[in-house]
Amino acid sequence: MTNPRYGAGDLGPGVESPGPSSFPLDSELTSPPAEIAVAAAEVFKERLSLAGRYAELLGTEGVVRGLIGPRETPRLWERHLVNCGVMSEIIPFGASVVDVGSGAGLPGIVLAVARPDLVVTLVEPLARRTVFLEEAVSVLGLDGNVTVVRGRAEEVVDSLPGADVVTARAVAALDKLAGWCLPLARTGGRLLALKGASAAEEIAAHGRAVSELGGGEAVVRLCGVGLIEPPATVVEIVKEREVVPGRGRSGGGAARRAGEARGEARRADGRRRPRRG
Ligand SMILES: C[S@@+](CC[C@H](N)C(=O)[O-])C[C@H]1O[C@@H](n2cnc3c(N)ncnc32)[C@H](O)[C@@H]1O
Repeated sequence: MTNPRYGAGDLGPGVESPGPSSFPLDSELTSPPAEIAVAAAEVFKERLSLAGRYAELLGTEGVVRGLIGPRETPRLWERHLVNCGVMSEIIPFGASVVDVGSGAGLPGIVLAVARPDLVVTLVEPLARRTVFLEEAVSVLGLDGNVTVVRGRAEEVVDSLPGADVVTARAVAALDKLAGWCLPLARTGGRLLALKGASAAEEIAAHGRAVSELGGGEAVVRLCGVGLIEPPATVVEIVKEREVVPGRGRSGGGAARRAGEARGEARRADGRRRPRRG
């Protein structure tokens, strides 16, 4: 698992030697399959071996703990690591990134592996997942630039500084996602939602709700063009203005619902304070 370019335990520039791990090894997962090898090398560069270690965690402990379906194992690199990693093309150097609904770390951990310049916060409400995320961050030596926060996006919004970029994959439809994610971005910051073929349809259906929530016009950005086929489809929404919940421009249906969701989260059960990992 050690990159032959670096010494034992050295995973490349910017990566501290990870601590001892109880995670099992599966060396077949540590290298990308031939058909995705060029793209993986381009995305992860000198941190390819670290990406391999993460693939291994997903394919072993991630599967055992029910965070990744066993049928995903053969396509971990293609569908998860590289498909998420190409998003880094449209994230500026040194950006703060909040990944909402990180699950097993997708795309948040992938971005932190590919881009040590990013400051990444993983927001995830389920304890089983945050335990895995914390262990993965430690094993991969990412403690310096990744923080795990347990909570729902609408619960943690008051305790996190506005991010340059908020990412999400497979978390919710665009209107709901915008209601959860835009409040986590600074004004001028962006939501990057990794979507599939539904992207254009979702934009058509939810453009008005996004606008009520302070978002600009949603646009589709293709990432990994010339590297992967098909390229990853990302919906990009710039946060144009702060919306006070319940006071959206047009009567504020979407903004009101988002505000209500935040209020409910606060009242719910004393889980309002996010738990930092
Ligand atoms: C289908 S999983 C996707 C996980 C990961 N993003 C991926 O692509 O594999 C959706 C995740 O969103 C989380 N989630 C659901 N509602 C959320 C909310 N309001 N705030 C933050 N996370 C949420 C769930 O706990 C779950 O881990």
